[in-house]
Amino acid sequence: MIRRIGIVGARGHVGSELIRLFASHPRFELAFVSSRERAGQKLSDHEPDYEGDLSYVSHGPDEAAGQGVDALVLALPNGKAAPFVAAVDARAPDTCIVDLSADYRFDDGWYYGLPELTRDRYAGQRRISNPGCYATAMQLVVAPMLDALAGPVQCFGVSGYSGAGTTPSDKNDVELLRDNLMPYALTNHIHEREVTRQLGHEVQFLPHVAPHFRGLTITANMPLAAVFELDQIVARYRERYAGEPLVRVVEGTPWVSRIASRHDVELGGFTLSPDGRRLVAVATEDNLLKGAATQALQNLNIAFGFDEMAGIPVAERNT
Ligand SMILES: NC(=O)C1=CN([C@@H]2O[C@H](COP(=O)(O)OP(=O)(O)OC[C@H]3O[C@@H](n4cnc5c(N)ncnc54)[C@H](OP(=O)(O)O)[C@@H]3O)[C@@H](O)[C@H]2O)C=CC1
Ligand SMILES: CC(=O)N[C@@H](CCC(=O)OP(=O)(O)O)C(=O)O
Repeated sequence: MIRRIGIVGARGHVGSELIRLFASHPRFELAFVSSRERAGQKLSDHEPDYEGDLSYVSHGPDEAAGQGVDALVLALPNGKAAPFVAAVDARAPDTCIVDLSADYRFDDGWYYGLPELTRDRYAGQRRISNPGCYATAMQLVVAPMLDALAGPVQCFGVSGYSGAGTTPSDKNDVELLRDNLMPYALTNHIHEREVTRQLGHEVQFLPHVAPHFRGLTITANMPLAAVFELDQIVARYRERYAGEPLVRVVEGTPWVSRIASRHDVELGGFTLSPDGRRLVAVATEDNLLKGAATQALQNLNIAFGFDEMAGIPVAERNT
């Protein structure tokens, strides 16, 4: 059975990646794509991978909730989801909602969908909160060591500027970013709170934005409660993510230039201090894919009982 999807926020960086994924998905089809700025324009003029007849519409909450879709994907800036959720709750409560923003990541009434770590907790919920991009990489790199940590973890993060969305700001101003590395939100970033809450362990996050467009790097510093050897560390990561097509454990150091446009996360760069009591590990991820759209698709596949990897391009999978 084909399931129908509506996207609100379809003009954005994440919306665009979602459209590309849905355009070739075997079991989902796009029912509407909403953007105020592009209303009336043909979708195929902006997204060449899409071959259908849809044009962008501009749906407010009630219109979006009234289209009879099976799932509504919200790819709006933070703080904008609530009216859409309220309209679905009122008009079509069985519609599945996947929210890409941070708005419901701290709400226990919503399923937090980072499948490699939380799919066991999926029990048919129809309200799904998609993790933040940095938060995904931080959790995946720290999780295998959780039971061995001796104190707070520090994560140094560098993102491409697509992470800052399309609304103009210093963090996506290519002139300000030229030859630059821009630190921001150096304490209390929302992803610091998200990761600390999800892992149940303090993570301190130091975000930066850089001149490249897509892809992020997390370099995690982990104090250890016992002495470790490097081969034990690599074995831990390999065992934790065995059979996970979207997490690749490598022995070299991940480079962000190699992860752009790929659907997986790379974990590597494992380095121990000389006394074996401090581990540094590196994660790279495409913030728009595993950090957003690909993960949303994993969550929707799970919610509708499809293969979790359905529609996630095989050529770019790791086996
Ligand atoms: N960029 C990234 O790397 C990641 C982003 N996210 C999250 O995903 C969401 C989307 O991000 P991104 O695609 O980068 O954002 P963009 O700024 O690129 O796009 C935002 C979209 O929302 C629409 N929009 C803006 N304001 C409103 C409004 N008040 N009502 C309805 N539509 C509105 C815009 O279109 P129009 O103005 O035409 O309506 C546009 O389509 C955000 O919550 C972000 O935090 C999550 C992980 C990674
Ligand atoms: C470079 C940059 O600005 N990145 C964004 C993270 C993008 C993302 O995943 O954010 P949400 O939690 O809003 O979904 C930030 O630091 O807020």
